[in-house]
Amino acid sequence: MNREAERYDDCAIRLSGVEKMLGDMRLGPLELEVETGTVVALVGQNGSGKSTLFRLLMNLTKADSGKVELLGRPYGEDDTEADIKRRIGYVPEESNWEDLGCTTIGELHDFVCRWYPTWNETLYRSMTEEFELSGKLKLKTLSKGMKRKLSYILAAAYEPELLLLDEATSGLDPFATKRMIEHLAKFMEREGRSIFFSTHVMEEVRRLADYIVYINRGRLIGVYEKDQLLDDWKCVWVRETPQPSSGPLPGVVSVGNGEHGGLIPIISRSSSATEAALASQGNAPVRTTAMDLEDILELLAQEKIEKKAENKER
Ligand SMILES: Nc1ncnc2c1ncn2[C@@H]1O[C@H](COP(=O)(O)OP(=O)(O)OP(=O)(O)O)[C@@H](O)[C@H]1O
Repeated sequence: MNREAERYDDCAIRLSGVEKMLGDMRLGPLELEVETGTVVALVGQNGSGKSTLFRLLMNLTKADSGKVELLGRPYGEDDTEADIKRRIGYVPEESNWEDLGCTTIGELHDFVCRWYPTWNETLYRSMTEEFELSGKLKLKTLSKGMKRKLSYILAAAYEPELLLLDEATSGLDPFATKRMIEHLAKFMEREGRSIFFSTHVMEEVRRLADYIVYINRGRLIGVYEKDQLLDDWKCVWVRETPQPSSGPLPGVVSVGNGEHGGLIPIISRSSSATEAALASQGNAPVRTTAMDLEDILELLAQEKIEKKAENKER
C-alpha cells in the first residue's frame, strides 16, 4: 500500500454537513464517520432517507450542501470516481441491468468483470454455486430474491474494501439470508474492510453490526455502539414502585405498573446505575432482563422528538 492510500484508509465513509431536500423532507444535516474495519448498520423507518443516503455515497445523486468522502477521497477530483468505485461494492435497493444489453447472468458477468482489476473468478464461481445461480439463467426471468443474490455476488466478487448494502437481504429466503450473513462475517475477516448496510431486520443488526446509525424522517437520531446500547438499556424489575422521596434514580426512562405478577418493570438507559441506586434504597431488583433492539431504538427516537419539542417551547 502506498503512503497516499495509507493516509486515506482510516475512514471508509465521512459525511460533513451533508443535506439534501427530498420533496418537503430534508435529509440531514448529516455528520458521520465510518471507521475502516467496522460494520455499521443504517436503520430507520420507511421513507427516512436511507436509500437516498446510499445514492449520495455512490454519487448517483448530489447533496445540496456538505461534503461526502469515501475511502478518504471526495468525488469530483480528476478520475477519482472510477478509482473509488472500483474499491466499493454497492448493492442498490433495485438493480437495473436492462440498459447493459445482457440477456443472461453469464453475459452480465462477462460485462462486469472487465471493469475490476481485482475481480476474483474463483470467488465468483463459488458464490454463484453456493447461491444456486447458473450463468445460463435469463436476467428477465429472475425473481426479486435471485436478483438480490446476483447483485450481491457481483459486488463481492471483486473483493472491494467497502461494501454498501441497501437492504441486501430483502426478499431473500431464510437459507440465502443465512448464507449472506455468514459470507459478510467472512468478508470482514480480512484487514481494512468495512460494511455499511441498511436493514429493517434487527436480527441482522444484532448479528453483524458494530455500530448503529439511526435516522428518522431525514434526521440523524444518533450513532450508537451496538453492544454498549444493549448493555446499557435493560428492564429492571422490582417489588416496590420507587418513590420520588427515596431519592433520584439515574437512567430511568419509564416505570411500569405491577401488572406483571406484582413486579414493577423499570426501563433504564443505564441499568447498572439504576440497579445500584434501587439497592441502596432498599428496593433491590428481583431481576434484570435484556431489551429488544427495536424497543430501544423506538424509545431513543421518542426522546429525540420530545427534546426537540421542549427546545421549541423555550
Ligand atoms: N428525488 C427525489 N425527489 C423527491 N423526493 C424523493 C426523492 N427521492 C426520494 N424521495 C423521497 O424521500 C423520502 C426518503 O426516501 P428513501 O427511499 O431514501 O427512504 P428509505 O429510508 O430508503 O425508505 P424504505 O425504508 O421504505 O426503503 C421518501 O419520502 C421518498 O419519496
